[in-house]
Amino acid sequence: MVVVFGRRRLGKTQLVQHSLSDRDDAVVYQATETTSQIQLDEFVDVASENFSGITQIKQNWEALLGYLGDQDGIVVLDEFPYLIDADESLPSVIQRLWDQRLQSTSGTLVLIGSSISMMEEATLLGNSPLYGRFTERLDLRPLNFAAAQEFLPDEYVPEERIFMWGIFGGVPYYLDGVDLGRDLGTVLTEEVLSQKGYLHNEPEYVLRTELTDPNRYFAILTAIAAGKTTSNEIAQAIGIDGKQISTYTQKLERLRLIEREVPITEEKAKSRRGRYRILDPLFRFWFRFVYGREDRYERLGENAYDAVIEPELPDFVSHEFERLCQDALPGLYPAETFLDIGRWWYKQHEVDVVGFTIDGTMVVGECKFTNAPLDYGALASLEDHAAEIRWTPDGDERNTEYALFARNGATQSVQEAVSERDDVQLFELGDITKHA
Ligand SMILES: Nc1ncnc2c1ncn2[C@@H]1O[C@H](COP(=O)(O)OP(=O)(O)OP(=O)(O)O)[C@@H](O)[C@H]1O
Repeated sequence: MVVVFGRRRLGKTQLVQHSLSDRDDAVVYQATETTSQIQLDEFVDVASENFSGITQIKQNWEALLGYLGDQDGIVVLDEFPYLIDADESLPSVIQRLWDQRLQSTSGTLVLIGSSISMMEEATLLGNSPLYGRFTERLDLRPLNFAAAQEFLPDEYVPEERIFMWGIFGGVPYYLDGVDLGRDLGTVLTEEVLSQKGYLHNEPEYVLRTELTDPNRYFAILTAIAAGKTTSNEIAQAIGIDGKQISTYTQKLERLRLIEREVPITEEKAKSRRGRYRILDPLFRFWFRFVYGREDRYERLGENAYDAVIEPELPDFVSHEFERLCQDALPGLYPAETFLDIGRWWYKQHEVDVVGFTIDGTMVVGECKFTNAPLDYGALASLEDHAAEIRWTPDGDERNTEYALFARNGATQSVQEAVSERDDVQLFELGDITKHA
């Protein structure tokens, strides 16, 4: 028994279908939102392609799944939450069937679902009927940067790759469905800003499938996208009590829509300096630029991208750029073994990239995704901030290395520092995309 879950659009169905494409002992049923009787009819219809005897079996889940298990078949119930919606006893029925009959056959049952909350309730939580029965649980996440690259046209240069990643992230449905062979302004205007666009309502659609009363969650996500990242800032921005906010943020964390980040030197559970960020770049984009602004784009028409989006885009993308630089660190410093990589902040100090290595080296990095070259001030302030980081390696002196990540190179004085000092390195976009 296998459970596959994860947010909508991550490619759960594709993954399972692909892995079973050459099997003639599989039944892949994609449930629809309808009555239990129609679902059973549809299931029998699909199953009869490989198991003709099934039409003779009594039409209830226990009998049908039991029969297929006895034939050692592979049964995939996709959109499992729709089946529970129509018949809430189904998880208990499957539990009984599994315990009494199926677990001793070679039959395989795969349950797939996008509603994280329902999948947890039905299968994963301690009090759910199917708890502890799974041999495998696949918690699908978005693709990483390297895998997402395969969706992009070969002629894309590193800068275009980072822009696309910074906006569309690693969700296959977004990367596959959008025609990326055009300039970024056209892609965003036609696919996201336009009311007819493929992704115009996407985050709203995904959120509404998970949340019954989404308004407050929308307000929280809008606040985070606008740069209100601490609990207090969010509570103030949306006008609710600071103590109430954690109920909502915890739910959003469980749904993998946001993440609470803490300075690399602190423990997540104990830190009081946590900041929230929206995990999916497209959701961040949507809550920053689209939600609640539709009228404005309607008025601006084709000029919307140039007037509103483009000037802010480097700043917007710099957020994901910093994370790519963090991910690239082990590849860029191949001689080091990193214990931890993250960001660090304290009062007015902030360092975009910090890596602690096993032999006492602290790599600190500054990321510049603006058009202007990285200047000496950036290196000097990186040195100032880094001096404030409290980290003492076990028994060793700490050694600091400075990494500069720049979209458009560096000024003369920085280049001189890079060639004269052996503790400063300058990385360009191609270096970063190669190792991220
Ligand atoms: N590995 C992949 N390579 C290329 N395209 C993919 C891949 N996985 C998914 N896709 C694309 O993403 C779309 C959505 O995938 P799929 O329906 O499998 O997602 P899902 O997680 O089951 O989502 P939902 O719960 O919304 O049905 C597919 O139609 C396809 O266009």
